[in-house]
Amino acid sequence: MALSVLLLAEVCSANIVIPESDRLNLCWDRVSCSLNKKGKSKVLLRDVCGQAKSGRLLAIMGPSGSGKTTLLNAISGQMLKSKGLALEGILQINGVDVAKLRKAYVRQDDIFYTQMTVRETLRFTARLRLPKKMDLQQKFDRVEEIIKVLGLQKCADTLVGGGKNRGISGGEKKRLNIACELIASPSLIFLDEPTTGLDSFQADKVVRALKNLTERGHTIIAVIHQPSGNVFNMFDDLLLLSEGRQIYHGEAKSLQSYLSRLGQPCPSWVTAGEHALNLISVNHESSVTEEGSHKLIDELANEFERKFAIKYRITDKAGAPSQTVKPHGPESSLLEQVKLLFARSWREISRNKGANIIKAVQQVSTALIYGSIYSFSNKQSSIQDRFGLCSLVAIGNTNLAIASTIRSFPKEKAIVMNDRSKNLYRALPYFASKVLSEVPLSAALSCLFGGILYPMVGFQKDINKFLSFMLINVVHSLSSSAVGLMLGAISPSSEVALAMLPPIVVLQIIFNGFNIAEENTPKLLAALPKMSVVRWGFEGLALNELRVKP
Ligand SMILES: Nc1ncnc2c1ncn2[C@@H]1O[C@H](COP(=O)(O)OP(=O)(O)OP(=O)(O)O)[C@@H](O)[C@H]1O
Repeated sequence: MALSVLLLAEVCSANIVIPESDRLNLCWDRVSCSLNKKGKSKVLLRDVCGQAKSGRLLAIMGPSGSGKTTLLNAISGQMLKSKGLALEGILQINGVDVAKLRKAYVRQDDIFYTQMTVRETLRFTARLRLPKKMDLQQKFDRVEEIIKVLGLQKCADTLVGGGKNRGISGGEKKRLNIACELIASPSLIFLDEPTTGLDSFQADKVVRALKNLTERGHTIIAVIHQPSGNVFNMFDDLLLLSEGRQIYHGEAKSLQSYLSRLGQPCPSWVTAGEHALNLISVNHESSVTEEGSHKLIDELANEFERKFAIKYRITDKAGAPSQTVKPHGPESSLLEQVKLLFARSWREISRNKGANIIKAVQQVSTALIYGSIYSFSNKQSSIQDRFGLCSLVAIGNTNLAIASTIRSFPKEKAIVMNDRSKNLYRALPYFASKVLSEVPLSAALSCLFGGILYPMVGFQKDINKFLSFMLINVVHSLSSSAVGLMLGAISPSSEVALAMLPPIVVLQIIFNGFNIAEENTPKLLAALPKMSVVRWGFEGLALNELRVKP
């Protein structure tokens, strides 16, 4: 109780209210979706209808696999194109041009950069999402308002964290996910399972935050799994699905009497939501129970179709649900995008102290190992050693740089794809800032390595050659990092990226210009020597060391 009063007070002090003219009612009718694969057809949704009204929280509930996410995707224009997938139906949004619609889609996964605080994450989103005409202070004020609305003040300056770094809690992550979507003040908000994985206290807080938003005029549609009694009582409207069919749609508080009227009264020890889910879940215990479940689901769905679907018929001019509404282009200029993305990427690199220390130790120890083995004299025989060491340095550089970037991109990919689906920034600024942000650390590590190795082994005592050695190492590491990023970008997961590493490095080594003559390279692989970063790094280092001024 104390918590709800507190949250309400916070919300009242914030002034994010959707103006009357921007409030939305979304209606859909006869939404059907099927999947045809290898001659087999599967119905995902059958003639689903409904409406979501402004200022109300609509929950979509149903057993696992009943079509909740498919429905949410269909009515939000987020359906991914898939071979054999057919979607039809009618979608209507009151008074607002679909193309100008301000809507948000909060995905199930809470994926963020781990080394940024909650406030930094929101400020980053605000700067990319809010209109150019707003000045920086107004954007930051909006962030502070949203932090209040979603009750994130306590963790505003805590790192989001993830993996090995403990950061904010699961519930706070969910609320941060919602907060990022709220920045642009969308009238219509879709959420896919915002409470999944949370304990009942956290789930309660998330749904209460959503409920508070509806009081400010937002229209909210959320897929919710297994709500507690408290959470269920916060829903205004409910849509129940089972096996792609609609079982109920109406006020959540009327569910109990609706089921009683159909001869399915709710026992006193369960909530109406739990009771409904029990009724419409298929009991797989035996073929008899399974048949019984299907029969009941069919009866309930037929009853709804016969008597209630008519209430949601759309006869006016309306759009099709498959219409994918393209978000507007990025609000910020290319330069601003590079600046913000560079800052985000640099924070991620520079704050990861543990990983950076390990990399520095690796560089120092490799330089010391080489330094204690090689010691160049002025004899002819040292030429072979100099070649050998240049080759080892090039291989080591490539290996380390590719290994450290190849896995980072698949991890970031989900975040970047999500950002890009909202058109927050273009791909070029992302890659440019990613590579640029690698420069300082890469340069520092290369200088550390070269600064120890060069004098220790006795490479040529010439300041220009020393500086060239360092520069070649830095450029070579950066090129190798870019190769790592490219491989990471084309890999579907970190595991695949990692599996690609050994064969790629081996090929780079074979075709480094030292191990096989270019003219003896099989014709099919003729392009590989030109693409081997090891080769170019090695050639640069060897020429620098062995070329004598005429
Ligand atoms: N693109 C697709 N290809 C193949 N099957 C699909 C596709 N999209 C959905 N399905 C299938 O359609 C059914 C409904 O999926 P959906 O994700 O909508 O269910 P859900 O109710 O959200 O499930 P859950 O609660 O488990 O997330 C499932 O059986 C799913 O496997």
